[in-house]
Amino acid sequence: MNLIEVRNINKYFDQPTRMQVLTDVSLDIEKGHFVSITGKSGSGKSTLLYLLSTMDTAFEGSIRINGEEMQGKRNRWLADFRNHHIGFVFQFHYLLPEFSVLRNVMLPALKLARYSPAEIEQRAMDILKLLGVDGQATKRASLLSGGQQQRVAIARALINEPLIIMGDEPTGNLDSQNAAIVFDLFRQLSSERGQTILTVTHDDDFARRSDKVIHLVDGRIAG
Ligand SMILES: Nc1ncnc2c1ncn2[C@@H]1O[C@H](COP(=O)(O)OP(=O)(O)OP(=O)(O)O)[C@@H](O)[C@H]1O
Repeated sequence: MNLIEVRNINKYFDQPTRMQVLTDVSLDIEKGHFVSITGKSGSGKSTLLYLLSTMDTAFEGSIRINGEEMQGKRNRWLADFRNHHIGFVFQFHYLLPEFSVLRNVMLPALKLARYSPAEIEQRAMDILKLLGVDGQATKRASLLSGGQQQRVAIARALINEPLIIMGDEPTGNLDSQNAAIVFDLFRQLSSERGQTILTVTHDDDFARRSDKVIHLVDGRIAG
């Protein structure tokens, strides 16, 4: 089953002058697949990811996620859709440094309020354990190493059990050992839990080992 179906996307930026950044992009992503978006700097990778994340609504074409058309939806509807279905991991983790690791992971779930705070805390601890950072739960986020902080950011992305985890260079700031831990975790989430992983990466090795590579050349899908 295709979880994401993109048809004939064109994307323009108007500043400083009108420029077409994505041209006639169509693609399918199956549920549970681990997909990498690759291409040279400026080829449109982040722009495409941002569109698929539903945060940028100015585009021509169609994006269907989990059977829902994103084109033309109101911002509030999209924000709700994201909170329920999409988890994000960026190159820089954007944790709240003054808050504990546990609190950082719990926050998106407290916002959604689908479970009680006690249940959310238990779930957050389970995910931190899965990522091997449960021993750091009560520490301030700023006291962890870069690799540990990135794992906490992934735990935060997982707390609402998203259908899709999206990453913009999620291993870009990590040494090879920590990058391998993150890669293995994504692999495990897709193969064992059926979560769909979509990441922009410059790392050829990372891309080669994913299920599918979407390669952009000057805003078009190559091949
Ligand atoms: N908000 C914006 N306004 C105007 N132009 C933009 C904007 N964001 C991106 N661009 C332009 O769109 C093109 C594609 O940018 P994008 O960031 O998607 O590329 P990328 O492949 O992710 O690059 P990198 O690997 O360097 O991050 C570039 O020419 C960039 O300058």
